[in-house]
Amino acid sequence: MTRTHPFQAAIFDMDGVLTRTADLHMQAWKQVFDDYLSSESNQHPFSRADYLAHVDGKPRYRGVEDFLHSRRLMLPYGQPSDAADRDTVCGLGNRKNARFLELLEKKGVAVFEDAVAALKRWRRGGMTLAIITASRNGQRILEEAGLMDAVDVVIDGTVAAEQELAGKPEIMLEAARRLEVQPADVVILEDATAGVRAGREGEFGLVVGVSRNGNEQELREAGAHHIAADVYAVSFLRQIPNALDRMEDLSVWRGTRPLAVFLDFDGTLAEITEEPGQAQLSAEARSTLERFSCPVAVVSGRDREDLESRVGVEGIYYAGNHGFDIAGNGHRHTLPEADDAVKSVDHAERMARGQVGDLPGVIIERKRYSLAIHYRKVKSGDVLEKVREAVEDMRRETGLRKRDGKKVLELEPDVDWNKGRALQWLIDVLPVSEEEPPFIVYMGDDVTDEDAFSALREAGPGIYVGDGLTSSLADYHVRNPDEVLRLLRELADADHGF
Ligand SMILES: O=P(O)(O)OC[C@H]1O[C@H](O[C@H]2O[C@H](CO)[C@@H](O)[C@H](O)[C@H]2O)[C@H](O)[C@@H](O)[C@@H]1O
Repeated sequence: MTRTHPFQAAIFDMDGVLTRTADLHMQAWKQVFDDYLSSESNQHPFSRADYLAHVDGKPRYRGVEDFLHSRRLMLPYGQPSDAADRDTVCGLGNRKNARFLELLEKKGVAVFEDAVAALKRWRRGGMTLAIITASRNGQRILEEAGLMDAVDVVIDGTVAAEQELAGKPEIMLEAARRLEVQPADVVILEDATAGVRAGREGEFGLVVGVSRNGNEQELREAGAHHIAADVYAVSFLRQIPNALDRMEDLSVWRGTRPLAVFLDFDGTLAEITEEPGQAQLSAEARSTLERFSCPVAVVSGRDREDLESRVGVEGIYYAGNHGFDIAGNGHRHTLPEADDAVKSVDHAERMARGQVGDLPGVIIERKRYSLAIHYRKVKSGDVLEKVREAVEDMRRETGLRKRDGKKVLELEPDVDWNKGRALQWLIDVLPVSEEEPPFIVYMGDDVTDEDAFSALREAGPGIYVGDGLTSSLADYHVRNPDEVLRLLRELADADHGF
């Protein structure tokens, strides 16, 4: 499978994708709107949800109009030359800009390193690049961030106004025209729902929703083809085939090598649920696992005992805590360094309960060797920000390592061990001879499974559970746990054991 990127050009939205200016915009809007709303009756303060729904990614005056409209408020439009203290749409927009420039002056421009790294990698790979923004301060911000020369085309709100472009997708289409590429050959990177919608409207080849604030659901609903929390990973995107269409590749072991099936649990064997305690293995999946006569291992971030009780199949291997705790068929493995770190996990747990335990939507899951802070049910961006800050505090104070998972932040011992190392340990204890190395099929959906895909090398195929357009190191994909089950059934049918 070639790993070259299938697109010729990339267009980066600026605020929130490349530069960390979205927070400054949010603060400036909040100051201005809260001040204005305080003179109106029955109005609650401007929130992050208001910002994301009505203002983010839009030209300044349109943002004012759309937000006022959402609150059933009307102001005369006025003129772009209106003084910042005038209560007109333009006056409010100009007031916001003045606040924004003050904040910019005070705090400076920070960039997202993952996006800058992607930009550089794509450029080295021969792609052409543009940065676009509805902000009239775009050029100034990019100059301050040292990014003006990193791309071929920049279109900001000032250029857009000069060219009479009415916002996105017109700005995106103009960027593609200047890059001399067709929209179908372009990747769009956007963090705002309005930008994602515009990318789809412009019929761009791949519209990536960059979810830095846990808003992946909204971005998906707005039509994003792909969701990414890490822009650098997008530069590795490639299309991998569905394993169910390639059963002949997955049957090469028959007659020559013993089979072994390794699986992740959440999101692979079991559907993702709102709360960790709700995840279950279906009776069909359980009975299919029981049909295998070859070795089977479930490798999960969960506590091993929790995993064993949810899977409930005897005679297989269980690796819990991302591989820190393995047991099965008379074998047992834990790491002394992980045992030494239990006190640090205790400390992190106390900090987590004290700092974020009572915040709405946060679920803390204590495991023997790690601590998971779940935010799937968190609705507010501010709460999410507090969770991220608290986890960063815990990491610094305890020396534990931080991991990102699906709507979860985890802290675990900072030792050279992961699902990949666990997979290697399991391969070594499998009852097979060295002359007959097992053919391992590994299925997983999360970032932690990438260590296992990477460790597999020649041992067998990695199967990613999710979209086929992915930056996963796996060789094939299946779309969801239902397709995992279909694949397991086919493998169980073919399994003749050792
Ligand atoms: O390695 P895995 O088996 O995939 O375990 C990874 C984490 O899975 C669990 O959390 C995830 O699944 C929950 C239930 O579907 C979901 O609510 C949560 O948002 C997901 O992150 C588990 O609770 C964690 O301990 C595992 O590390």
